Amino acid sequence: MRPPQPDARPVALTIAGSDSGGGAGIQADLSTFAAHDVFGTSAITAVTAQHTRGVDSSYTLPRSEVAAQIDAVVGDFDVGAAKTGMLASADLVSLVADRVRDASFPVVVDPVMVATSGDRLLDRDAEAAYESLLAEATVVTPNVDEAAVLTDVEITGVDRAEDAGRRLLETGVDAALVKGGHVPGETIRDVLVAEPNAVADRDATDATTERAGEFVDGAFVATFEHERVDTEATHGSGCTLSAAIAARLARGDDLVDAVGGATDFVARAIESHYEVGTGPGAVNPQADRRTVE
Ligand SMILES: Cc1ncc(COP(=O)(O)O)c(N)n1
Repeated sequence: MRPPQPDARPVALTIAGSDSGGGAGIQADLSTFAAHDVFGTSAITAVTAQHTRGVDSSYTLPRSEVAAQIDAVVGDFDVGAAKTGMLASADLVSLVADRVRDASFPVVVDPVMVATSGDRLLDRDAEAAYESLLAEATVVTPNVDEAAVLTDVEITGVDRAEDAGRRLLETGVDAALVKGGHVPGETIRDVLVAEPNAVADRDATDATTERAGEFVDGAFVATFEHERVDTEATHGSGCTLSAAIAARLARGDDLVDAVGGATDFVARAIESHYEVGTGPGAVNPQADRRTVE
């Protein structure tokens, strides 16, 4: 066997569901990895029959097949970072927790529960299983509804988002990004709360640092703000965000730059959304690409 190439491009792994409609899931993740010039690998957890209006049906793959895909990738590639998306069942959540335990690469967990369309993508009894996965993860990226399920903190503003982030740290995850897209308002605020050792290289007191945050009561807290784009075409935004964080971590960004850069990337993906299908459309992870002549 040829040894891994030392100058090879970074590799990222997505463990997520397939969206036949192409806007979210594995399809959005691989597009996002490619946009970051990161080689994308995948372990598919479920196959959804989906379009821009919703999910018609979903088939969860057997645990052994998901395990085989993860093992095939991790056993061959020098994985620089992984992300998880739709994990469908408690069984798959615990499988993934097992497989990433003591992983040598960072793991981004997007706790996908309900699609933008309102369709459930995770069995209800799987919500509790997330605790075991969070204990192994680098950063978890819930929207406010998912954060409420995972912590019992109802989110009404930035302070509550920070509270929920702090609660999430108690599970053992290194950092939590509580996304503000579902909170009404002109400005979207995504709040990162991290264990100090997860941002050890960062001098938070240096206000000239581009992504400055603050150490408050034993945690690093940073808020990323974007003007809301007036569109319903946000299908795929959460998948794109967590994939962009993983891609940036695989490229060697520190956690705060990876998260901050990924929130900017998603803002551009929403700005240049696709109006496809008869529903609200989808984000465009290729927003930065020049148009092919
Ligand atoms: C396979 C799969 N994974 C994730 C999502 C969530 O994406 P969204 O919340 O944008 O609908 C989805 N709809 N389908």
